[in-house]
This record gives sequence, structure tokens and C-alpha cells, in this order.
Amino acid sequence: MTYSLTVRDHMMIAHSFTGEMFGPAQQLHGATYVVDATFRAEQLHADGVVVDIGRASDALHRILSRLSYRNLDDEPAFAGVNTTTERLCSHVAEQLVDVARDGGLGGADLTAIAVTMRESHIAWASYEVSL
Ligand SMILES: Nc1nc2c(c(=O)[nH]1)N=C([C@H](O)[C@H](O)COP(=O)(O)OP(=O)(O)OP(=O)(O)O)CN2
Repeated sequence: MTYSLTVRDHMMIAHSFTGEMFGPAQQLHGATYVVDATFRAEQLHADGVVVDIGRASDALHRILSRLSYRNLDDEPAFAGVNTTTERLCSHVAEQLVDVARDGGLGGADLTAIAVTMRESHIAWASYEVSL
């Protein structure tokens, strides 16, 4: 049995992709992602939660605010790689894992953190880290 708690935020970025598999996205373009962060636990914390929604929301917002309104082509963290939806998911998920391991989320013993990003109403990607 696994509980999960999901919080949602969004971010706006600019980027371009390298590679012949991409079409117009090889040009600089903007994207607005709807971002879901899901926290999983097998047992609830004594207070009855997986994580506090406020803490989870704040952590996700802080991470996204470091990317939002940026041209990701200029960000050293992504030098030489395409900032695909999949890669952005792993980037955000790994930072949430760091927050969780530093005790910044409180709550129950988490078993996993997953991040899903919707780049449009027809396409999304996810990345999940087991803890
Ligand atoms: N696996 C992924 N594939 C693609 C991603 C992604 O993040 N992960 N992103 C894009 C683009 O950002 C956008 O969605 C579409 O760009 P486009 O240039 O149209 O890319 P296509 O591959 O669809 O190329 P077409 O020539 O337009 O068919 C694309 N893929």
C-alpha cells in the first residue's frame, strides 16, 4: 500500500534544442510547463500526512523559480544538453530529493518522489526517484 501527495506549480522558460529529430524547436522558443511533484510513503506521518502541502509547495516553487523566466540555453547546469521535458523532470526531482534528505519536507518516511511536467495538453514526461 502506498500513499501519495501531489502538489502542482508551473514555470515559463525559453530554450532551443539541438538535433535533427527536432523540428521548429531547434529555434529559440518559449514553453510553459505545468509541473506536478508527487511524494510517496508507505506509512503516514503521525500527523496523518505524507508531507505537508505547504512545505511541499514551497520547495517546488523555490526550485522552479530558479529556472522560470530564464533562457535555459544560458544556464551552466544544462550546458551541452537538450533541456527536454524528461531532463527538466529529473533536474527538479533530484533537487526535491536533496530537500527531502536535508529534512526540509518533514512528514513521513518518503519512499519516492516523482516529477511530471506537461509541456502541452497532449504531451508530458515523468521522472521518479526511489528513496
Ligand atoms: N521526448 C521528447 N520529445 C520532444 C520534446 C521533449 O521534451 N521530449 N520536445 C519537443 C519540443 O519542445 C516541442 O514539443 C515540439 O517541437 P518540434 O520542433 O515540433 O519537435 P518535433 O519532434 O515534434 O518535430 P516536428 O518536425 O515538428 O515533427 C519535441 N520533442
